[in-house]
This record gives sequence, C-alpha cells and structure tokens, in this order.
Amino acid sequence: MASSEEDGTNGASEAGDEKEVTRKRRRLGFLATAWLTFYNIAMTAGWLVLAIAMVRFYVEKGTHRGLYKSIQKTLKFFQTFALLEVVHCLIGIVPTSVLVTGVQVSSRIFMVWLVTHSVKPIQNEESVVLFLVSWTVTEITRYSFYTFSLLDHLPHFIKWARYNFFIILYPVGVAGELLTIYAALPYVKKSGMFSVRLPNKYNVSFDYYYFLLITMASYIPLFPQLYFHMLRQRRKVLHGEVIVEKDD
Ligand SMILES: CCCCCCCCCCCCC[C@@H](O)CC(=O)SCCNC(=O)CCNC(=O)[C@H](O)C(C)(C)COP(=O)(O)OP(=O)(O)OC[C@H]1O[C@@H](n2cnc3c(N)ncnc32)[C@H](O)[C@@H]1OP(=O)(O)O
Repeated sequence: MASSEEDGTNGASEAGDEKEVTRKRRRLGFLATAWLTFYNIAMTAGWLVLAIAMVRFYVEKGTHRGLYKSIQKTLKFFQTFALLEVVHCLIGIVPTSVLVTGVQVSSRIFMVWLVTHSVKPIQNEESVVLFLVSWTVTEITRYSFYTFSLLDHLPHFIKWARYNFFIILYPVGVAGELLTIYAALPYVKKSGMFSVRLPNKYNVSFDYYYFLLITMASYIPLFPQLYFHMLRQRRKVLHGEVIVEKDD
C-alpha cells in the first residue's frame, strides 16, 4: 500500500506534511504520543477481532440470529474503553472538540448498555447488525488512521477511507440505531423498565419510554452537526488531493 509520501503528492506538500508531523510530536510530548499509539493499536485490534468474529459467525451459522450474543463482551469492552476519548479531549492530548466527541461516544455507550444490552428481545433485530457493521468498519479505519498518522506512515487508502467511508456509514449506522431504539419501544413500555413511578419517597418520576422517544428526536438536531463536522474535516484533510480522488 502506498504511503502518503508515495501517492503522488508534490514535494512542497510533503515538506509541509513533515513539518506538521514534527510540530505535532513536539506539541504532544513523548508520553502522550506513546499512550495514544498504544491506545489506537489496542482499539484497532479490538475492532478487528470484532469484525473477524462477526464474519466467522455469519459464515458458520448462515444467520444474524445470535450474532449480538456471541460478540457482546468484546463490543461492550472496546466501546466502553472509548470513553477515554472524552478524557483525551479534556486533557488536551487530541485537538478534538469535547462536545463532538462526547455526543459521539455517549450515544454509542447508550446504544450498547441502555438499549441493546438491556432490552434482550431486540438483540436479534436486523437493525442491530446494521449499526454493528457500520461501527466496526468505521472504527477499524479511524483507529488505524490515527495509529499510522502517529507513526508517520499513513497509507493513502486509510486516509481516503477515513474521510470517505463515513459519508455512507454514518447515515447507515444512525438508521440502525434509530430502528433498534424503535424496536425496543413496545417492550420498554410494557415492562416499565428503568422507570420510576409516583408516589415514591423522593417524589420524582421518570419514564424510560418517553426518554427513548426524546433521545430519538435528539438525533434530528445532533446528527447533522456531527455529519457536517466530518464533512468539514474531510475538506480540511483531503484538500489538495482532489486530483487523486478524481483519478480513483
Ligand atoms: C445519554 C444519551 C445520549 C444520546 C444522544 C443522542 C444523540 C446522538 C446523535 C448522534 C448520533 C451518532 C451516532 C453514531 O454512533 C453513529 C455512527 O458512528 S455510525 C458509523 C459511522 N461513524 C462515523 O464515521 C463517525 C465519524 N465521526 C467521528 O469520527 C467523530 O466525529 C469523532 C470521533 C468525534 C472524530 O472527529 P474528529 O474531529 O476528532 O476528527 P479527526 O479524526 O479528524 O481528528 C481531529 C484531530 O484529532 C486527532 N485525534 C483524534 N483522536 C485521536 C486519537 N485517538 N489518536 C491520535 N490523534 C487523534 C486527529 O489526528 C486530528 O489531528 P490533526 O487535526 O492534528 O490532524
């Protein structure tokens, strides 16, 4: 696979890229770079394990039924581990917005623990496969992008994939998430799970069913912001390589 140095960009932009990498390293410091490299390698490996497990399951069983159950431990571990991304932003070792990362990570944690893990009858829905596949492809690409960038050997395809796959995978993932929450609604309403009814000694009430409806509605203002954020990042990072994209 060609590295960014080998992909046909001109000398001036290579020199600019190298200076940028050196500036970034100095800014980050050794410890932060080492930690991020370890973190990104671990996350790439984790999501790769998940991808292989999903493909193996489907090849062996020929159905998606039981898929979630078979991969849930790995999924929960690596998706929960991603909470560290919010910490990375908070302590300033990655130049990403806490808000953007917070919304992204919390919606995933919410989907994993408070929807798919908690509402057992929906675990075999096709929509679960939809978001699992789009998360997995996205994360393998994203974490390998960060890893190779930190190691200063970024293959052009990874960079291209990082800033193009999301155009399709983001809406597909969101559709999978929304359909899964929608499928959970009847069970949540019937069981009254996570809901607190009056009267009680704290005098508070909470209805998880309505909370889910509000969460679904909140995708309407929040998702476009994340999507346009990624489109802006795409323009920033791939700017100047438009000719390469056209050649593709
Ligand atoms: C409690 C209930 C809450 C419910 C909320 C409900 C509302 C939810 C609405 C939103 C729905 C989202 C659903 C989502 O789960 C669906 C999917 O994910 S589907 C699959 C497709 N998904 C994607 O493609 C995700 C794409 N999005 C992102 O990648 C994110 O926006 C984000 C993770 C935040 C990344 O954005 P960022 O701005 O960081 O982009 P960059 O990758 O370009 O990074 C910018 C710079 O930071 C450096 N960086 C970042 N992280 C690292 C790292 N780990 N290691 C090293 N460096 C890192 C990166 O290199 C860039 O540096 P520089 O600019 O110097 O080059």
